[in-house]
Amino acid sequence: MPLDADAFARVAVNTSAAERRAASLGGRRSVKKAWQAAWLVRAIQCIDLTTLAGDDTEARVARLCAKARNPLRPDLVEALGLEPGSVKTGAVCVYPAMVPAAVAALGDCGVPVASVATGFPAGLVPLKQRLAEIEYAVSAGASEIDIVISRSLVFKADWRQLHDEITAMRSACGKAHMKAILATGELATLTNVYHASMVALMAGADFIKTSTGKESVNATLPVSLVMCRAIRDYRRLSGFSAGFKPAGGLKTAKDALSWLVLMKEELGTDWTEPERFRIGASSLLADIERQIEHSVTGRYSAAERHAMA
Ligand SMILES: O=C[C@H](O)COP(=O)(O)O
Repeated sequence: MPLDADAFARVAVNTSAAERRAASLGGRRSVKKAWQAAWLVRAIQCIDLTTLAGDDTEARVARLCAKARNPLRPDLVEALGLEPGSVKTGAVCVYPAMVPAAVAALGDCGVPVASVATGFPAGLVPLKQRLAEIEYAVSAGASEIDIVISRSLVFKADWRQLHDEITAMRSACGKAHMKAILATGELATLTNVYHASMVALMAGADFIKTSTGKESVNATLPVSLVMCRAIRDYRRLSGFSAGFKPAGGLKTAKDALSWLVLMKEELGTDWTEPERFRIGASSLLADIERQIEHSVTGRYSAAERHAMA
């Protein structure tokens, strides 16, 4: 939709209220036993299994893709009463140069390839190159593109320019889904997070995502709460249900459960499905698999048995 700054520019977030609400979420639901295993399986289905390292290789990406196709050991899948091969991650997320390797490794298994683009993580390259990077990733087979926004435009409250840039990125994505990374750890205030969320949504983001994983502070519950409220407000305004992706620093099964509770409490059950909820993580799956193994066998396996992701 066109930029409508009047719809958000006067909103100011009450930081201590947001922090209090976020802190209270943990006590709202206690998910135990079989329910916990079911929630953890759902968390796996929402993971964008990620590798975004300078030393990534095609071989590492191929191993990650093998894990994305079969994220849970077959004996655990069977013990949970699930169809063999039915549990997969939400996507695999890589740098643009690794998209061909991921596409080849995933074949037609149904797991989409997500690519970061637009000068990830800082986004400080000319717009023309940022758009060309999106076009390259899409032509190489990525069906989801994680773009980064220009943080400086948020500090200047230059909503027009921010909206124009993200709209151009949306159009370069073509049919690919676009996730807009706000890099909230660099936005200074929750009010900035709310405003940037609204601009990204108005410019056509299918998802808004907290972080690149490279900021010194990545996904937090208060930031996520504010972004969920923006998704709610944007839905009221436009009728469009955008998705949410916390990313960066999510490493434990407990983290996955906390964010699922947030989604259920703030946006409802539809936002606990991979269509509207993803978790960007490079090292969360191992702990979830360990917890599921514990819930099935009553024993914890050694962490090194879950070497990948
Ligand atoms: O988008 C995903 C993030 O880059 C992953 O961050 P992480 O390595 O802290 O899990």
